[in-house]
Amino acid sequence: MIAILRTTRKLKISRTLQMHLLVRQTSMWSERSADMFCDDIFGESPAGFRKLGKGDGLCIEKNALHDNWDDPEGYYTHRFGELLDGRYEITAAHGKGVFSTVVRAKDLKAGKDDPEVVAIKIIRKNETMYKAGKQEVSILEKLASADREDRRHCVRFISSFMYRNHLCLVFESLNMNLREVLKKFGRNIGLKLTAVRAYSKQLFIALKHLKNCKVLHCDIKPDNMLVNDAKNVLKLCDFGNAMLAGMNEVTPYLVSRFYRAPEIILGLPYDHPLDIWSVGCCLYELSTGKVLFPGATNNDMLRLHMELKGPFPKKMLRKGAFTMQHFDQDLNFNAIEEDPVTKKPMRKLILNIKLKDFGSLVSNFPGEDPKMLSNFKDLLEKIFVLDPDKRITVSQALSHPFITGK
Ligand SMILES: Nc1ncnc2c1ncn2[C@@H]1O[C@H](COP(=O)(O)OP(=O)(O)OP(=O)(O)O)[C@@H](O)[C@H]1O
Repeated sequence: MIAILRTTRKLKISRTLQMHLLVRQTSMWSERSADMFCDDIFGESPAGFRKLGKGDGLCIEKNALHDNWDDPEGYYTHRFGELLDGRYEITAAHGKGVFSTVVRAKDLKAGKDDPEVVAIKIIRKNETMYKAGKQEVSILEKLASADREDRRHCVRFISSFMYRNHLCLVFESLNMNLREVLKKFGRNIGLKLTAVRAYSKQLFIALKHLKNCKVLHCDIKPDNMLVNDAKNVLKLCDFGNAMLAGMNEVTPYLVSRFYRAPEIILGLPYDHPLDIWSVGCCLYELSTGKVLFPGATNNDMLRLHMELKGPFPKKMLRKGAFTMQHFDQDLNFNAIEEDPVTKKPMRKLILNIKLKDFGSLVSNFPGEDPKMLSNFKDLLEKIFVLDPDKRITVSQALSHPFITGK
């Protein structure tokens, strides 16, 4: 265990990959944890089992005398009314992720400019997760110091502290994430385009701020977008996978699979366009209630990308560190499918990928303004460009007619 952690420290690799290695190489984790970190990180359904809703997962501790406050997976087992850091009184559960439990708390020492209600992300007790949490704090501090007026749509970070050996991150408290909004208001049909437009604009403002700060989010998905009570303000959250742009190591597991850009899967150098791709996937999902690329594996994801956009440019394939896992020497696609008899994975050469009509995917929007709809389609077409160098940039997106309404 220690040896593995030492290795990961030297490599300075992303949180996702660290978890992947950790789970593959130790037996300390349950099968379920292993599933979460492998390529099936997202499970069968987008909502998966990774997040619990408000009020779920609470453990009421009857005997306050014992000193083991963690469950077997290292999550802190909090109690309502418990006081953290001598000032934050836990009032409710907000959610639970792979890395943390998030609780709502009342700040008993709030100053006049502080929010009275906060969200506290209690990181699981584990050396790797602690280090990832520290990295998250440093990125959050960078983003917050460049946005003192809180106008850039990134969740407001307040402070951090240690409590019973758990790193705790304090944020403003928001109401719910967009996965929950979709479930509640737009299951299988999506939200109205005016709402999608308002959220898109705020998301692109957040991405612009990230770009100015040279930060890549690397885990954009509806679960990591929070809205306020009125549902009219959106903020990006969970910077646990975020990193500074530059020469980062290539890993095929960065970003939750459905939202993963093709350059990640192919093993090309990546930069800000990877977050734009994820935002595109989210905008489609918000407008239709459906996942655009629900691939079961990375190989399946590439097939779905090509069904929508046609074959990859050969130049791009030649540069990919993982291209040969999915293509043959002549750069023809090898679909990996299950052999119906042996049930083992087998390669199937696909010479002609059947193209889907993008227009028909974004067509069933009764009652929507036709101009807004055609602008929305145009924006998505410009986002879903396979070559990251040719994908729309965040500044171009902010002046796109779908966003400006002109
Ligand atoms: N500031 C907040 N206000 C309200 N709810 C929040 C807040 N921060 C997080 N949450 C809720 O808690 C969930 C988990 O938070 P977060 O994604 O930061 O944790 P994580 O452990 O890193 O999760 P993941 O499994 O996605 O990596 C969010 O999806 C959201 O529902």
